[in-house]
Amino acid sequence: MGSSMTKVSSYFSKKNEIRLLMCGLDAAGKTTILYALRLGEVVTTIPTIGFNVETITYGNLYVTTWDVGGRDKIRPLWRHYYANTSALVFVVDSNDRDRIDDASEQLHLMLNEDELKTVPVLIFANKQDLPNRLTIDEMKEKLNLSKLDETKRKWHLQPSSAPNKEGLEEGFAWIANNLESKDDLMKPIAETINDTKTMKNDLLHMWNSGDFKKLLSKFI
Ligand SMILES: Nc1nc2c(ncn2[C@@H]2O[C@H](COP(=O)(O)OP(=O)(O)OP(=O)(O)O)[C@@H](O)[C@H]2O)c(=O)[nH]1
Ligand SMILES: [Mg+2]
Repeated sequence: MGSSMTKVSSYFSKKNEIRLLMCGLDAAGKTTILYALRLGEVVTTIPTIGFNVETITYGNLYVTTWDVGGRDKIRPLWRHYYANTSALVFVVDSNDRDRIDDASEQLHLMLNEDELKTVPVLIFANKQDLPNRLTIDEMKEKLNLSKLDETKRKWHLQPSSAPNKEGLEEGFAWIANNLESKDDLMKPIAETINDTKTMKNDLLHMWNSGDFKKLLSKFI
């Protein structure tokens, strides 16, 4: 990679912070995904308002996660975390047929929040490795994704198996490509690509590599 990578890093460090909110019912696989990213220490906190929040930070990338089941009373308190959310990641257990309707309801309740009305949403159809899983087509139908207005919000349903790290990279790459302010964020990168052929090759190498740190360094 050599000196051109150093130059790329200096461009990335000028980018705005990226905040991803990762939610889903309990046991959907959120924590497993956080660890699979291997970006840094996963920090668990229980704020005084009483729900578990996990976070990782990696440079200017912040990922915050909590479960959205039950306890409707604390729902208004989540708004504290909505500000400046760049993208929502919603994790669903494809194997949990009993609670797929609940997951769908919680997803749409979140998507209806004013602060989240236009943010891109990535939905992981997780646990696709299990034999009793719903297929992607079934997930799309059960989660009522066809009712989302694609002119107002970008969304993507991504099959995944978190412990096997399958589908995760594809999912986060989709986010990187669909952030609302992507043009602003990517502009310095585009300029750099034009600057030197060497740098272009380095970026392509990063993009194609399976390394999450390199991939997600596109964010920061
Ligand atoms: N087979 C399979 N198991 C998974 C997958 N993802 C997570 N699990 C398992 O599901 C269980 C719950 O995963 P967690 O990552 O703890 O789920 P969570 O969403 O963080 O749950 P809460 O913290 O309770 O909200 C664990 O035993 C994981 O190993 C998957 O894709 N396939
Ligand atoms: Mg968890």
